[in-house]
Amino acid sequence: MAGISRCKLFSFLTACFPCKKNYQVPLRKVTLLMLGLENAGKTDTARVLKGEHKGHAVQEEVGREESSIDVTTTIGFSRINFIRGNFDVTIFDIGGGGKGIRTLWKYYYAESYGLIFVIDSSDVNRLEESKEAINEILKHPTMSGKPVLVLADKQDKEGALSETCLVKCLSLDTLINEQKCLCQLKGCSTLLFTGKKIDKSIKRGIFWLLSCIGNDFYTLKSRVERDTKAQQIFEEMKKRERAERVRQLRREREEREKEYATEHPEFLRCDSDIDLFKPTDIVLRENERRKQRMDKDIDRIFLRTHIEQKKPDIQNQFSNASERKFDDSICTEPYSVLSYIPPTEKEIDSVQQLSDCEDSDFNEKKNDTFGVIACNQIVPHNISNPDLETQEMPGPSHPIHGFHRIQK
Ligand SMILES: Nc1nc2c(ncn2[C@@H]2O[C@H](COP(=O)(O)OP(=O)(O)OP(=O)(O)O)[C@@H](O)[C@H]2O)c(=O)[nH]1
Ligand SMILES: [Mg+2]
Repeated sequence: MAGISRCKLFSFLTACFPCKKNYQVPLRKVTLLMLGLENAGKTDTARVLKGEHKGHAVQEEVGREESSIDVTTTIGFSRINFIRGNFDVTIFDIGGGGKGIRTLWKYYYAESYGLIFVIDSSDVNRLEESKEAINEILKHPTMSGKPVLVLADKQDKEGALSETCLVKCLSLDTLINEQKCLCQLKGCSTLLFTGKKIDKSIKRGIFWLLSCIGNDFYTLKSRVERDTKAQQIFEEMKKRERAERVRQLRREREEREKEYATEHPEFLRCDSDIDLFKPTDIVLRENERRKQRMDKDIDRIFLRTHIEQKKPDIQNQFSNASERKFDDSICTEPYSVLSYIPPTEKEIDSVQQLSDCEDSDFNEKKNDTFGVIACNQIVPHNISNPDLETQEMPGPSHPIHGFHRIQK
């Protein structure tokens, strides 16, 4: 009987006092933003918070102008995690390098529960810039009203401003009254402590920030969730718009390519000829040859464009000598080839014919008022200008002015 009552008593007691583990409050996941100008000391502070302290090496660095061990400027962001009390804390340490990078800060506002703003309290020249930066952050709709901890870092350095002075310089009182947010400024240094100890000001500052968040946790949580969702939807929308734009451009390009391929089937042949497993030197030689062919074609196109613009039918011109006349402006007027259109057989023939004519009939035709066209060169003759008649023909290597080659 006594045994039964003892057993009952035990189950009664275990029901009343379950093991300690069951009593523990679940960890509250919070995200904090660590912002500030470049070189303010954010990454260093984040490391201290995580317990990745630089140890004894730090002692050696104290007193130097700048500690440079193992700290480089943050490109993008770094993320640290640690547990403090019943908070599972994630800190986004985002690089402050330049105004360009600072425009990316706003993408992190929505998911943060609070802000840690780090300033270099010894860099008096950049206080105004820091003030502008913190103003801009706290005025953002997704950030206003959230608790802010300002860490005035590098207090170990000579000439570092005091907490009171910094509150004044940054006009923090005005700002926090405007934005109705809780704010605390703590002077600190990441170099003052070694081992597992961290600067008490940093420790107290974080404790204060987390307790502010804890006091208003559920309101902040629902705000963060709502803002994050809205941001996700917005970003998703922008992503879809971008994808649609890319698809549209691709469709247009494919249509253009199809049109071109139906008009010029010989270009399709080029691609299908490529053997991916050929030795590199052969491929390079082939490419060189292809390029030369292309150059020749472009030269012909140039002639064709010219012929189309100035003499629509060269053969007719040749058959009707009285109409053979080029403008003097041909030589000087710049014109361009807008797209690569391989010449037709007929055009090549006509150009060939024209070159032949140049060779054979040049002397006879010299007295007529038309130009001689050779590859890459146009030479005008004007019978009315006796000076030109006596002028020597420029050599075939003389380049044509105003010719824009458009490479495929
Ligand atoms: N003397 C002194 N130097 C510090 C302190 N905290 C950081 N530094 C040094 O300041 C320099 C910049 O520190 P970072 O932590 O990289 O600065 P940051 O704000 O992360 O800079 P970005 O990543 O460019 O935005 C480093 O050389 C640090 O060692 C400090 O409390 N005292
Ligand atoms: Mg950094």
